[in-house]
Amino acid sequence: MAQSYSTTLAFVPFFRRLLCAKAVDTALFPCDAIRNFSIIAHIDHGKSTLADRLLELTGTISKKASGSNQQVLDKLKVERERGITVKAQTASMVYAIKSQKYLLNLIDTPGHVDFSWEVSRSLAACQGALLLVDATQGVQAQSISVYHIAQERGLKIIPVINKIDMPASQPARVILQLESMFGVDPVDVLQISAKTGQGVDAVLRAVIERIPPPSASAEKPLKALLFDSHYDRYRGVISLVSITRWGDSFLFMLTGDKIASCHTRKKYEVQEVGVMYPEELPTASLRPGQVGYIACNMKESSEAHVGDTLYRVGAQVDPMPGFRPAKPMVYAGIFPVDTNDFIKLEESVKRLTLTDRSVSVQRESSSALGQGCRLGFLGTLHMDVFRQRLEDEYDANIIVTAPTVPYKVVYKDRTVIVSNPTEFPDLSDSSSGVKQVQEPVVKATIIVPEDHLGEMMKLCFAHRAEDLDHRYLDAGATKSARIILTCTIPLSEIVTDFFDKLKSKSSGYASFDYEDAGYRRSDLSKMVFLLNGKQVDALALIVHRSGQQEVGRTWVKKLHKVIPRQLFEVPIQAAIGKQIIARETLKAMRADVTAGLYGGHYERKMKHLENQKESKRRMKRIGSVDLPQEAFFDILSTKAK
Ligand SMILES: Nc1nc2c(ncn2[C@@H]2O[C@H](COP(=O)(O)OP(=O)(O)OP(=O)(O)O)[C@@H](O)[C@H]2O)c(=O)[nH]1
Repeated sequence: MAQSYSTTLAFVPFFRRLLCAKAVDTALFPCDAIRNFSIIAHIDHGKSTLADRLLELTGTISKKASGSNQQVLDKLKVERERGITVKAQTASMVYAIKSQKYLLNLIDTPGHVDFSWEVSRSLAACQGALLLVDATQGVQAQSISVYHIAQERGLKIIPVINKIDMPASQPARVILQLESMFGVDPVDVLQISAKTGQGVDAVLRAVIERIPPPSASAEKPLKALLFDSHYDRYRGVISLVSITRWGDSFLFMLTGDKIASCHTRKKYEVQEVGVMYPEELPTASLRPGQVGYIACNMKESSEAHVGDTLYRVGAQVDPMPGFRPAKPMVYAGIFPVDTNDFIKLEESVKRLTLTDRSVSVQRESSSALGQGCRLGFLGTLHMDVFRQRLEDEYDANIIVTAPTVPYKVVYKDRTVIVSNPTEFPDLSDSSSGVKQVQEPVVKATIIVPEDHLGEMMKLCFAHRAEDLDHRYLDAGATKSARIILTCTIPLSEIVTDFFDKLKSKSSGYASFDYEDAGYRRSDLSKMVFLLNGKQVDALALIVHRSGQQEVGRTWVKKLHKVIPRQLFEVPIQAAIGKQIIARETLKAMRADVTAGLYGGHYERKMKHLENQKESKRRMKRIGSVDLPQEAFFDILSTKAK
């Protein structure tokens, strides 16, 4: 079986190359003729549009293909629907200056804070970055964070102001911001319109002239950094690699080469190598300094470790420093709507996490929802995108529980991270042995016009922010100056509706970014909900003392609204430990569905009983209370907002 799989694979590159109209001869590009770069920017500042223009200008895609600004690198359905990039994409281009041809490898990165791990991973394969700033909006919160990530990696940064075709653009003002924030020399700033193409050829020239080529050493054995991967149903795992060293007399990498992984020590035979052009384009080899893909007989998603070093079998190599593992900020349970679908769901999650390595996965079981997975995400948008991808790409029908952050519970002799409210101890029980509880906090950066500063400060205080500080972003601006506001704020406060409130209270002008700032001691407790005295595990919450009453009252009211009346009276309660915080009572109803049908209508009576049986099948039974699946869905989806 395994043999026939790899035999089939061996023929694939040959046929695929025959089918490809375009060809790239990687042998023509020594290190000096290669540039690996990325586009980094705040969300919506135009990265994908610029990528389209670059691909078009270099003839990689036709004008027709990108004519409708279709953003060819945003390949996922979720990206096209939401107009955001969630997954970094790689594309190679060939561009000539004075008859010298260059191979340019572009890595398009996501802009949203939740995907910054993708950004730092992609930058590992680059030597330079275009820092793109919208001429109408200026430097925003995410521009600052991506700039720092690129600077820490020692990349050559080219500042580019985009959207200069717009009437509201203020390039001179943005140049001042770039100068005061990042110490950029104004003469280095390029001004373009990615939409019309104005100035874009200067970007290509700057990439070649200002970004250094990748370095390759002739002494060291060859190594390839695996920086991304995806799964192909027919060819198994496809790994994106950046070839960093070589020294063998062989050309790396060729079909048939034997390679091994530093991480797993497993060996593979290379079945196909190629570049992303922007789709996979098989090439004869992949050479030092180049970025491309490898298909080898890697069958399991779990074998491709992002950050792994691949090397030629027999060589002695030290692994390259891998990537900082992604640190989940938000956890949620994912359960199949039909409990029989768990195995299928687990397999889909496994496949999807191959294209998104920042998601952590554990099994979870709930008395109300059955068997499921507890997943860790980098933020709530990330969680929502993952849910949508499971539904779009794997046809999954799922329930997602409310997001929660990882808390630290400190006992006398150990500290435990709790990312599932059901596992949070009852602190009112003196025998719990808990010394203190800590919650994760983040350092938030908000950029906002001066007029909205008061509202923003109020919002931050309402969300338990501390250490508020602010300063002017536009040095010397006389009107509508912008402020950078920083504070530390509990992560749990921003995973709910903080961002929506921030946008509405600033009329859409505020931009927001955050970074991990460790843990701080906090007065938290577990709130549970009881239906007729029976606890519903999937609904438990961890709340701060200041919000207990309000949260308790709001939730019992919502539950009261969505739970259908039963044959008996049902108390709905919110409790902390043994103390009931809030209560609503669901009145009893008569449910004899056949009561209105008198003798003789046997068929009608049977049909009613059948209907009742079918809806019972879709009920979740919590103690003596029957909860329709839809009600559960309602509760959890309102709760997740
Ligand atoms: N007028 C004008 N609009 C532009 C220009 N560049 C991009 N846009 C528009 O700005 C919007 C955002 O552009 P994208 O290319 O999707 O931005 P992005 O940075 O890739 O967005 P994310 O991937 O979500 O971070 C789109 O509606 C583009 O058409 C430009 O130079 N001029």
